Amino acid sequence: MLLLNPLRGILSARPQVLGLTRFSSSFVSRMRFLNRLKQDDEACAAALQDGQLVLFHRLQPLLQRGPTGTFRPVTLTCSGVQSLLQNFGSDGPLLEDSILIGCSEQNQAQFCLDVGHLDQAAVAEFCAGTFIDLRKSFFLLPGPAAQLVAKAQALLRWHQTNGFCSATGQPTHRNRAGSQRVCSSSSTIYYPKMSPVVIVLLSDGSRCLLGRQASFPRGMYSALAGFCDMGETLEETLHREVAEEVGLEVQDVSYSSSQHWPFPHSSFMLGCHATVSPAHTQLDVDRSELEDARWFTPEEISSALQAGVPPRGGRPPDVWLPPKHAVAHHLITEWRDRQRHLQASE
Ligand SMILES: NC(=O)C1=CN([C@@H]2O[C@H](COP(=O)(O)OP(=O)(O)OC[C@H]3O[C@@H](n4cnc5c(N)ncnc54)[C@H](OP(=O)(O)O)[C@@H]3O)[C@@H](O)[C@H]2O)C=CC1
Ligand SMILES: [Mg+2]
Repeated sequence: MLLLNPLRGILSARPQVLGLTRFSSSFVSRMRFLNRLKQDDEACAAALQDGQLVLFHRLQPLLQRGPTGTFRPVTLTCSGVQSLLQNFGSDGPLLEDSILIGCSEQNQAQFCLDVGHLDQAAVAEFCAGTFIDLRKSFFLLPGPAAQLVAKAQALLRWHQTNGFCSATGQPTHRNRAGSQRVCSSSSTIYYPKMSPVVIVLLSDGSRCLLGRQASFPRGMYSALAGFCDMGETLEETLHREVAEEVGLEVQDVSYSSSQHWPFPHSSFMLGCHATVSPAHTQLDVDRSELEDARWFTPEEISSALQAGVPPRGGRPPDVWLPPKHAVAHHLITEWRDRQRHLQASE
């Protein structure tokens, strides 16, 4: 049975006073608050009572289109989720299954909860939202919301797949925040994992190198990427991946930026720029890894950036680039801007 006025009182519209010490709204106090919630189950339970919750259904986040047409995650209060669970007669995962994902600027703890045991369409209607696949959601949401939702989904997935200790086979139990799981037999502690990946935009001074895997959407080219092998440094991975994939030797390496990438399973992307000697740019592409790799001029990059991401269903342009949220996009625009600057100062 649905409540007549389902939204009343369940959407978290404004910050609430926490049942905990109130800190000033600074970055340091937020980080200390979050750290305390990870270590102190009672404090975490109290913060949940005053917290904001983002709902998922079988790992799909619940989104809502705002008045300006942009999407945002639906944020519920604790009592709102309680009434939702009661309304649906839920005997599955309860509020205590919520996982801590962050802290708002007003020091309000943020949690996520997967209600995959409830009827998806009915919950969506109750909350005036839509459950949307993470791949779609990630690119519909503005940057910070996309990263928060990706983090939440990664944590939910990790808990759903780490219910047993890989050494003893016994059940593991989570702390209240969901920042770790402990084996009930050996007390071994497990933490959520990311796989480190190095992604590099290679330049020969006037062109940059992009490649595509056969599995990429048609026409999409990206910077070269590869998982770190055990024991490798960032630089060693970068040199090895470039040698393996396109048969080149790299000279200078510089770090640019990083990101958590949720697809397919939580990679930690370390974005770099690197150069090769203009005298040694002949590619020897490993076709088992890449369908194609090519050098692109700044002009070709600028027009590919202008073309944007092709609409679904339409015929894609011959070359298009990863969308704004991807670190590959950031590396490519950084390189293009640097080339423009160099050309202007010549
Ligand atoms: N955010 C961004 O801008 C971008 C992100 N990416 C991401 O970077 C990641 C890595 O790029 P990719 O070129 O595919 O990597 P690699 O070149 O390393 O090739 C992937 C292959 O490496 C093997 N592998 C080794 N370690 C792992 C691991 N920990 N997890 C999964 N596979 C592993 C697998 O081979 P096998 O199956 O044979 O064992 C896999 O098929 C991808 O997940 C991709 O989504 C890529 C480009 C842009
Ligand atoms: Mg690769």
